[in-house]
Amino acid sequence: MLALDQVRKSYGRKCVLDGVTIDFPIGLTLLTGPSGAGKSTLLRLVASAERPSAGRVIWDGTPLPAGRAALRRSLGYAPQAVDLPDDLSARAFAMHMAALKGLDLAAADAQFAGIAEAIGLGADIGNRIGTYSGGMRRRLIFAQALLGAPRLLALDEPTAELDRETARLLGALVVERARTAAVVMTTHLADELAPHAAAVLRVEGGRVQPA
Ligand SMILES: Nc1ncnc2c1ncn2[C@@H]1O[C@H](COP(=O)(O)OP(=O)(O)OP(=O)(O)O)[C@@H](O)[C@H]1O
Repeated sequence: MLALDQVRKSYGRKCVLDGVTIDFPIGLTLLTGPSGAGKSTLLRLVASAERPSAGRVIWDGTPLPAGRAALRRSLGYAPQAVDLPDDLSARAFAMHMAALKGLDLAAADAQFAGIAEAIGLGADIGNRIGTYSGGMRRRLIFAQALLGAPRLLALDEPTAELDRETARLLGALVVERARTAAVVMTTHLADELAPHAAAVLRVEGGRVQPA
């Protein structure tokens, strides 16, 4: 699956991650650590949304950039912040994402409806995203990441802005997906999900270590 080998990431003179070597096997990997420690940076590297300053990101045995196309075909990514198109309905946006992923649109439409239902968004998918609350936007970003059958899920705080009950609905889907996919996630529900996790890692001081 995915591996990081001696990865360093710097922004200018600031070194955020320093010599990080980790395997992300099938199962749930939770990332914890203080604000600003580099959790989102690590998730962007996992999602190949950024390149390391040094070291290698390896997908199915092939280092990036050669392995990038294959990684992206297998990826579902829910970034922390996205500008969603306010004028589209959630359903139209999801279909746009499905088309970009090369999915069968009829199957993706049915799948999206099912995911939306499971996370309490079912009644709203025909509505314009412009009418959505922060928590609804989070759920939409989460739902599009699950479309298809991604073998790698990078989820950056999908439960932010959600009440506990709704966050648990997302957590249940994450645990289910982690049976067949490598799921790397930050969440304020980490304590609750930890019993279901293959690993809980702490990002701090440029290092990533078991929490
Ligand atoms: N594009 C960028 N340019 C410069 N610095 C950046 C950039 N992205 C992140 N950083 C810096 O890298 C550090 C790690 O940021 P990151 O967002 O990865 O932390 P985090 O652990 O996800 O924080 P939080 O829990 O608050 O979301 C911070 O000091 C941040 O300011």
